[in-house]
Amino acid sequence: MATTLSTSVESHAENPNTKTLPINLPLDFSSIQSLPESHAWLESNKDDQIENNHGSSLLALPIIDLNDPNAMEQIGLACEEWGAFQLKNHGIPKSVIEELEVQTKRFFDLPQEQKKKALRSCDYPTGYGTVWMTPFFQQRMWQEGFTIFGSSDTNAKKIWHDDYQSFCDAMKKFQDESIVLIEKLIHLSFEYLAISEGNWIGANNHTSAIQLNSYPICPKPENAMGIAPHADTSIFTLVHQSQYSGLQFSKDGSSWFTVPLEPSTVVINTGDVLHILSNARFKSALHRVIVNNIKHRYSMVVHYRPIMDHVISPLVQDNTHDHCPRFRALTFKEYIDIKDNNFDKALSILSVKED
Ligand SMILES: O=C(O)CCC(=O)C(=O)O
Ligand SMILES: [Fe+2]
Repeated sequence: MATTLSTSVESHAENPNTKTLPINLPLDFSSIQSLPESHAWLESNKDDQIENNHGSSLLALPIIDLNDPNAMEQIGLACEEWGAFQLKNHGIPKSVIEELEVQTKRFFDLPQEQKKKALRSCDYPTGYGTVWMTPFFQQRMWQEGFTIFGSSDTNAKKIWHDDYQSFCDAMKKFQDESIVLIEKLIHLSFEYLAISEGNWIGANNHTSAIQLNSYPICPKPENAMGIAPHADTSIFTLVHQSQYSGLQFSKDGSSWFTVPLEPSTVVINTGDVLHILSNARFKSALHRVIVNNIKHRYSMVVHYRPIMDHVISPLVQDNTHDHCPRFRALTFKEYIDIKDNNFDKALSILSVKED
């Protein structure tokens, strides 16, 4: 089983600002009136914001209709340009999303004492806790999460004792529907890249994790950070944003596009593994989350990844692009270890240097 979504917490150097708050424990937001120093980011929102002129602007993240006959081409282009897109007619039933929202809110609305019964630890990396990348930053993020690898039963039982089944069912349905969708997207993107699917879709070579995120109303959002800039380790990640926008993507690391809250769409982004499989043709999408002082925001995320001993290496073999593999082959477990220790430098460590 995977450790965390990407990293373990052992390597964290102690941060003087957050000494009193264990690295895996979110702030108890219910008792906070002002932004604590530990959560104050000097430059969180100061970068350029790209206008959200979606629909007409070339700068906007594409909205793709999965029923469009040109969907394959559009998905491929979006993955090359942004590593992300919004998807409509994705096939996940509205009722599944609605129940997912109810159950997610039900969990995060609990008093922190209750949520702590399922606190994540280094040995048991599922459950309630801070976002996986917390150890890499001096400041804490304005976020609390719940991570599910496999089934949520064990953790849900710790919290609710009897009344846990509706939570587990909602998570399972969302996960199952998301996997069906993501496998369609893998099929389409491999077709775009002219990769034979036999190279990837093996019987049991993938796994998925759910990450529920809660971003409470923040007293000083301009100095807070929901989740700091990062790329996911996944092949594809699916995000449902609930109540408020806040997810942002960047092509250059300095200007950020806020993904609008579009009803009936999900956000899809590429991760490091697809970047490697595509021999760097597809981006590994750089993204972050900003917070607000208007509405409590939630997001429900599925990370679709290889299993730990699956060997990943570039699969692109077309003539229009560089034949040379840009990354060395390695198991997903080895990749996770590299990311654990090097965060945003992981891909460059794997790069095969050209002579
Ligand atoms: O909250 C979001 O919209 C995205 C969260 C995210 O990037 C993650 O969980 O990896
Ligand atoms: Fe992410």
